[in-house]
Amino acid sequence: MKYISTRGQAPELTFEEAMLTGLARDGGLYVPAEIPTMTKDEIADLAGKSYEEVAYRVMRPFVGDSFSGDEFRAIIDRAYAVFGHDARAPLVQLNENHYLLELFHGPTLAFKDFAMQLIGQLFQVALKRRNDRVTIVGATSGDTGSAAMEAFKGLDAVDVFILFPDGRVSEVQRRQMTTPQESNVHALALDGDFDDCQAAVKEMFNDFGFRDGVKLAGVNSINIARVLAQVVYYFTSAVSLGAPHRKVSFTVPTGNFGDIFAGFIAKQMGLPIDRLVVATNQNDILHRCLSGQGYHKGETIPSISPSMDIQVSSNFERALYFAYGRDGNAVAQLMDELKSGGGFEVSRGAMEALGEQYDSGRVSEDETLATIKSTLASSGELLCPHSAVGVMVGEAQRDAAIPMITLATAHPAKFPAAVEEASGVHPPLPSRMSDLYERSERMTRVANDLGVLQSHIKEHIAK
Ligand SMILES: Cc1ncc(COP(=O)(O)O)c(C=O)c1O
Ligand SMILES: N[C@@H](CCOP(=O)(O)O)C(=O)O
Repeated sequence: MKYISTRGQAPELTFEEAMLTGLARDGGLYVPAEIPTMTKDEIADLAGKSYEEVAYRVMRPFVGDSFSGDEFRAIIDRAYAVFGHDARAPLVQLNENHYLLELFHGPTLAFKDFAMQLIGQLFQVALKRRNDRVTIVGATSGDTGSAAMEAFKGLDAVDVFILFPDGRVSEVQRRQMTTPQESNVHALALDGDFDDCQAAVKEMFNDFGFRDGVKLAGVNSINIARVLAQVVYYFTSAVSLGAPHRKVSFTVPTGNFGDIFAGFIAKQMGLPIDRLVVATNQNDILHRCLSGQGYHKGETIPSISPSMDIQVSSNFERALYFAYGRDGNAVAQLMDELKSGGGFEVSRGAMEALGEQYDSGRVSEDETLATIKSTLASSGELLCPHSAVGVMVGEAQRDAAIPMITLATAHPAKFPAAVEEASGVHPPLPSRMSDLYERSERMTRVANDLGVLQSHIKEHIAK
């Protein structure tokens, strides 16, 4: 299996190379050159299998020769052994035709653990084999950072630097990033918003002197391995509701478009997905774009679902690549317009292609609070604000005949203030984290200045 860049000007890579490379050297994102498909019988045969077995069967064609079958199986088993639920991604019913896919039973209580635990193990095996080490720099609006630190802390072949927007993540999210004491993980509180963090990471990748000097690697969803690991739970949940003999739809709380793009891949592989619905909070650039208003950056407005406070949604580039018929030049031009002018218009043909794949909806702050309250009353399920954004859109857009699965992307205990305001219930942290507020914090406040950031990283890489 080969991986190619969305901008068409970078070398083709294997799975392992693409995983260790992160951003393509032409500034684009790697995608599989061809998306493998599964037959109806192969999908039907996933029924009743463990999460680990489904992960193996779904991901194996993407991994190719990079890892042997036995090696890959062992990596998957180690990755998911740390999850706090036997099903890994249990499905619960909200009402007669609306289901919630709980993706928050991993070690940091967010869906990021599904991919991050896996790629932590994959990096470790690949780097050991190569006798190499890397510097991971990541941007987070709260959840990617803690998941990355948890997956990579203490590994001697990796230094991890996580940029998060100072004051714009929840206290639990911040403490998850600032309390690990392992010396190879570093929390950097940046004076800016998530888009500033993400732009800084991309600039570091595009500065080849720095990139090669520190052996830069990325674990944001610019890394295709992250996205592929997220394809698996679309299969486990759809099959448990009757796929491939029955269609299902998904609603996905969306920010950087990685999670919903994993759903697109699942659909291309043959999973009978009827609709993929993008749910945004008040930072609604994706909803506006998918509604035909072009892709134009606005101010990021802090919300009670802070992990989705994003304007430049990095994986949308992958969606555009497919919508423009895999035309790397067209994508490169749009990305240039985004960089120079803050936005672009999508061609009529590409809008039609996007419209065939994605629907969308937007949820206000008040609606998010009201959905937390009403869902608790009607189903007993306590939602985090991101999942509530998804549930409201999923409920509004579901079709009576086709089950709707909404992705619950984080545990309510990561956002206790908003959840308590909405429901009157204070969601407790799981017992293994109950001392989170007593642990001592370690972080560095940094200016939004590329030179300063690069110097800090170079100085703090383990020699
Ligand atoms: C809790 C939560 N929900 C939803 C999202 C949005 O996911 P994506 O960026 O893959 O669209 C994020 C951040 O990525 C998140 O942390
Ligand atoms: N919401 C994310 C933002 C980064 O997304 P990623 O999927 O590209 O890593 C977060 O919580 O950090």
